[in-house]
Amino acid sequence: MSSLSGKVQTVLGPIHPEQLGRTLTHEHLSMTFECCYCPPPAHQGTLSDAPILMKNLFWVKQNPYSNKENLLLSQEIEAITEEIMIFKAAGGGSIVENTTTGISRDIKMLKKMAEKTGVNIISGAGFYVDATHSSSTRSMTVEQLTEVLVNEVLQGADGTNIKCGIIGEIGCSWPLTESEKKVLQATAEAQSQLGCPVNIHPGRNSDAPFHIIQILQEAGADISKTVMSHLDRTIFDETKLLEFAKLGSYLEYDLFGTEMLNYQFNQAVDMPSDNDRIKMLRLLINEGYEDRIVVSHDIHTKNRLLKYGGHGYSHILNNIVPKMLVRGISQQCVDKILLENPKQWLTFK
Ligand SMILES: CC(=O)NCCS(=O)(=O)O
Repeated sequence: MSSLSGKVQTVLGPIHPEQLGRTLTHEHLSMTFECCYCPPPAHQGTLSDAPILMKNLFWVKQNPYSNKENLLLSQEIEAITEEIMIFKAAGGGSIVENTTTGISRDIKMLKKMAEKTGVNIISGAGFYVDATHSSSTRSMTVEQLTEVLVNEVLQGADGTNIKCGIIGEIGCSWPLTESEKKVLQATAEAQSQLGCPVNIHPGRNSDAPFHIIQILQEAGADISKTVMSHLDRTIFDETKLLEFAKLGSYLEYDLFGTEMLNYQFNQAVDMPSDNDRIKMLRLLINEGYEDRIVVSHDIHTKNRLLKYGGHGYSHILNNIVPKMLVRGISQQCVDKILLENPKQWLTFK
């Protein structure tokens, strides 16, 4: 048990869990995503270097990873700070910022944003997918990786004394690479030492979340304090989803606001709509998993900001919650998803 037991660790220091309020469990407030650039088809090539304008905004929305400027969320600090205030005005209290090493975590900036807005920000420790691992990360042993993770939570990240409050999002590809497997094992070990919350980004295959849970379990992780992210683009079959739910992790639907024809990272996938996501939430609730659901937008490109005609960080509170109520999800259940479940997850054991 660590000194953080019973507390939530924000970038401004530990807080009592009751101070969290409505919480988005998977967002990015400053990051870069050049690692995932997808070249556009040859006849649309010029659009990759174009500034984002009204006349190409629909194209950017459909091809978010093909416009280079769109991948630089870190350029939008002022707009994002304003949009956090809009989230606050809509009733939001806390944001978990899942940017890890490899996609330009800026923990000093997160601290400034928390100070300026009064919204609690919880920063993530660890490493994104293998494609962003440095050669030094790849050469580390599980013990060395564990030490990095523990230090980011207990001492501070990126040469600062600003501390992370979760481990994640831990990036996994499909198939999982050796380096990613070591990071998962280190995550389990660090979690056993710290009693901390964990968030996993699974590879894009419906078997990936199962495989990851098995590795974490074998390495001694507490699955009940682990969030499996991006289920909306990963498990589509209802029977398989319920099979996964039995494993006991938190089930995160975190791409609210993302509606597109082609999912650029996996053409085999039809990206669900927000209504489809709500249907999946209802299924899980009806099957008794309301204590395990968390939701977010995972904003990681510019086009999803209000500034660029996107939905912003307040979409769930302003638009999704009312639709959940219309579709028969009770207010009590909505409160579990936005208040109680994040609180339970984020509190150190
Ligand atoms: C930042 C990040 O990893 N977002 C997830 C994008 S994905 O399309 O759901 O993999």
